[in-house]
Amino acid sequence: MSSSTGPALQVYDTTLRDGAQQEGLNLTVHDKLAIARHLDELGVGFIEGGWPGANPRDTEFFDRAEQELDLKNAVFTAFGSTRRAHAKASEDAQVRALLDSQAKAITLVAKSHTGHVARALRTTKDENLAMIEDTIRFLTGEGRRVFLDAEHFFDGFELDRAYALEVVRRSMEAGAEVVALCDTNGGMLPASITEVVQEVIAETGAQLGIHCHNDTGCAVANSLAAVGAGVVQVQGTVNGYGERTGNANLLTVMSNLQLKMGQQVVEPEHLQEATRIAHAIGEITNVPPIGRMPYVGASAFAHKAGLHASALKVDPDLYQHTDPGHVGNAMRTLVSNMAGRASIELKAREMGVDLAGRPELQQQIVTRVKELELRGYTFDAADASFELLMQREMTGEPIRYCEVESWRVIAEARGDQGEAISEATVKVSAGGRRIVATGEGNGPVNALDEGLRSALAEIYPEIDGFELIDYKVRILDSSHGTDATTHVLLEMAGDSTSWTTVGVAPNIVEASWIALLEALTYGLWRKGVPVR
Ligand SMILES: CC(=O)SCCNC(=O)CCNC(=O)[C@H](O)C(C)(C)COP(=O)(O)OP(=O)(O)OC[C@H]1O[C@@H](n2cnc3c(N)ncnc32)[C@H](O)[C@@H]1OP(=O)(O)O
Ligand SMILES: CC(=O)C(=O)O
Repeated sequence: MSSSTGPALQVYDTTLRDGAQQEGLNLTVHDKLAIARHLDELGVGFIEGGWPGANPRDTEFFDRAEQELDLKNAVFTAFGSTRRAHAKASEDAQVRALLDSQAKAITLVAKSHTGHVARALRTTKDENLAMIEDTIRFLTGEGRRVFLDAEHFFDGFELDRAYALEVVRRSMEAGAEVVALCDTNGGMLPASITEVVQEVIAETGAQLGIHCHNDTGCAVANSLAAVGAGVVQVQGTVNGYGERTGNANLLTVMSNLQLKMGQQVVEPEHLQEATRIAHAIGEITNVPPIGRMPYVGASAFAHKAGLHASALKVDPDLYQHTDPGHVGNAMRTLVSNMAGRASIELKAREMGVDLAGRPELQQQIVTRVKELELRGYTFDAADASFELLMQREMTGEPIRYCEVESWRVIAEARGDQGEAISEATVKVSAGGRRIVATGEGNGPVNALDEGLRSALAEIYPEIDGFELIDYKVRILDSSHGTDATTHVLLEMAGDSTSWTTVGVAPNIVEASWIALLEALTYGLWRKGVPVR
């Protein structure tokens, strides 16, 4: 939704600038362009693209964004600092780089804390005010919209209230559209944010924004408090990426504003893209949203407790604070040792199986799940294994694409430095034949996977499309050391989806074999391949 014609409250995204300041996050120009496309689809008003002139990547980003992106909703802003002390704004290389970026809006970072003016800028309070005014006047004179990020505002306000207010006043007089008050060190709590924002508005009448960091775990709450106190712009990042503990998570802020505070900040259909976009951006940054992330996390609407499921069966509102569909997420039921009959009924329904009115079968499945979970199985993390278990209990027969006669793996390394190679022999019957096949791999699971595939490939060529994409091992009773039970989760992909199976056994290779055989079985079964 565009800022000029849009709602009174502007949504300002800084994922590509402050988000990129997160430890371990390293974005190419290509990544930044892809993220910008997603942000535009989310309907934010402003996308802060980076700091042109600070590094070649950000400079190139603005060049390419201008040529390659046709934003439907957002306006790009270029971020940078005010002119250096005792220089001319028009001759300052950083300021010129902001102009050269061609961004229609520019966000200047400026000092509003007298300690920073003296110790970081090593200049006078008057010169800092002049740096702010000159730079804003120069850029607005060049036809750019200017926002001002008042760094360390809240700490500065506490130290020298009059000076912090003067920064706001002089910025507005010079032509800044919005002065965003920054909790740069992230140390504030909501009540103080409300108080300061109200006071600044009362004293200056300025159009304010808010930019919060999450060092007290309150970045979202602080942003909402600022909105409640009257700011007109709210800044944040997707998935809360950012320096140290991150920035306010813009997706949480937007969802709360829209769904809890009655402020329509984007079109409802844009908000419905939030979950998809959180995960798509997580793929690009290689820092996926944590499962427990509000609204968009994989677990945000996942229910494990049997009591919850029994109420959810009647009405999802009984254990959900909002309809997950508003943010493009979905309710999920998790089956585990905390499940009851209702959990099974709901999970089965998710899988397209109607178990309503079959309490005995539901109970039989609950009992089986609990027995296996006691032995170390975890069905909440392995939907495919649960679905196979459910089918087995429903029909009384396991789904079997082959009869396993035996399997064996050896690992061999030659010499001190020799690379260990594993070799598996798999003996099965399928398609009316006895098949003996071998497979080699860099580890026993890889060798077993190769061996099993080569045994089944002729009878079930469909397995060629399956690929083992993740493999996790956990020792269940670590006090037993090498004697402990091993738990394996294995994820396989095919036909644009993936599925997870679980195997548990005292022997790591056996646990892996169980999970592997189930993964191939599940893949064939869900493809509708008949047993041959
Ligand atoms: C609160 C925030 O997160 S703001 C965003 C911070 N982001 C970044 O710093 C990432 C991009 N930064 C960079 O690539 C580099 O720091 C650059 C290119 C901006 C500057 O690099 P350098 O010229 O080597 O300076 P350096 O990083 O050592 O120090 C920053 C300089 O900017 C000055 N400065 C800091 N804030 C401001 C400001 N608001 N206005 C003007 N100058 C400022 C500092 O006083 C210091 O000046 P000095 O060189 O005279 O000591
Ligand atoms: C500007 C900014 O990123 C901050 O003050 O945190």
